[in-house]
Amino acid sequence: KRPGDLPPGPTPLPLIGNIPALFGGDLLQVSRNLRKQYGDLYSLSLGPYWIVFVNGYDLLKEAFVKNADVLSDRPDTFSIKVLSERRGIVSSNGHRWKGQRTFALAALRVFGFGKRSMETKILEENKNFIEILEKENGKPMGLAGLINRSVSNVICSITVGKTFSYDDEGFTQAVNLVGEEISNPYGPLVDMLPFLQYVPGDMFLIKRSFKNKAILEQAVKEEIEEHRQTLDENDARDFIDAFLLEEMKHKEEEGTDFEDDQLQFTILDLFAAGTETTSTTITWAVLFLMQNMDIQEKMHEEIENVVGSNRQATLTDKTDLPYCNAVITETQRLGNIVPLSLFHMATEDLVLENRRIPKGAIVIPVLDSVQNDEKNFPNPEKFDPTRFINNEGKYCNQDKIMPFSLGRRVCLGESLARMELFLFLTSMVQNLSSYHQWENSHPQQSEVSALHMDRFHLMCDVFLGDVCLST
Ligand code: HEM
Repeated sequence: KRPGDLPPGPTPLPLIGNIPALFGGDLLQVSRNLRKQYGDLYSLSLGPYWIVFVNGYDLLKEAFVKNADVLSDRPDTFSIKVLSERRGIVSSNGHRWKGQRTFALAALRVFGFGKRSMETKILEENKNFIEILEKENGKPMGLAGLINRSVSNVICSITVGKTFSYDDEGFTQAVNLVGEEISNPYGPLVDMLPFLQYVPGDMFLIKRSFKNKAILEQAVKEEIEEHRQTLDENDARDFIDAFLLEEMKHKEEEGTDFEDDQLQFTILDLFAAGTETTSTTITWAVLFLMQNMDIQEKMHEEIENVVGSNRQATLTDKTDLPYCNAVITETQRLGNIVPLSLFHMATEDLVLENRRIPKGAIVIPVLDSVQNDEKNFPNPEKFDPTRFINNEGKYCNQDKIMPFSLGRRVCLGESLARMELFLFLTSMVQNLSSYHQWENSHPQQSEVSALHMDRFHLMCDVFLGDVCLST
């Protein structure tokens, strides 16, 4: 039974709680439907958890910024506790999380986060990527996989100190396995209903997850060992080296978090979070630009006027390219690749809007409610970059969306992701002046705004597989 002071929601049934509410589609659809009925704050009773959904810009700020002390932990779910062993950055809590996140941010800055040296690496990777596209000129090709590997090379250059050829088998396998895991449609379900892990067979892809985890862990272990053999105490080449040197400083300390297992999970976190998200956003942009040739031409014209065609756009051009910035922000709004962010947990009872969020509840920041807020974005399903251009032609309103979430758990890679989105997309539009529209059938708007990452991957394979690029 739902206690009267909890956020409202459908009446839980004996034994099965609110499981029937999940039959309404994927979790995003379920949340959207519940919001229509219950407003910005509602809850479901699933398995051992109360699940609380927080919607709307102001309430999200109140919950995850003002009450960050209570809402910054990750819950005790299957993926956090069993698959990720509460290690790394994404899945750890408390002292470990704070220490590891602080160390990672500092080390990543040394290796280029937010710096010109990073820009050079991205531009270099971009050049390789465009060269491949040019070689394929005029032929049908699948773009999504190529974008994925190219973006992944950027994070690899900082974490393991090298980039890989796009046909490297091990690299391609790692990128694909991470993609498979992130887009596993059953992940949130098993997290909320942990008894599903005991269902015989592999209907919920749990065995597959363990197999993928073992392959990825082995690959990272080998990288760490290779680094250890060639480590120079006076010259850290990349994130792994920096961590190994930190390990040496802490080796006498009992219970230290600076040890190989932790490093392994952090590398996997950075690899997964740094690859899939940014490349998926770039692929969304390509899709939107294919559907809106006028917008593509406008973006191209702006780049031509400001940058010309003899050099790549750089970050110093950013303020002079308001329309390009607007296209990217609108892509993040409508592409909306992490609509329910990641799960948080209430570490204490907390009162929001006069309702109690109980200690131990899973709390979901519904970023989708901000990205699709009709008050700020009329006709939210329409791709319209001018939402982010003011009367003077300047870029504006970018703070009205929060694709990187908010509060203490805000995306650690935001600065890198923003650099990559700008440099990749301006370079693609500059060099490949026309993405032909997919001619066989125009995607329905409702399909385009299907925000679920998993469905999105399928769509890309279909759409981009049939596209010809021409210079
Ligand atoms: C367009 C690209 C990206 C988007 C939209 C995005 C979005 C997000 C979101 C929504 C979260 C969850 C925040 C929360 O718990 O409320 C997150 C966490 C995280 N992101 Fe990103 N991200 C992107 C790129 C990156 C990149 C390039 C990196 C690489 C370094 C990265 C690393 C992380 C990490 C490590 C976390 C976990 C933070 C923590 O738990 O403290 N992300 N991201």
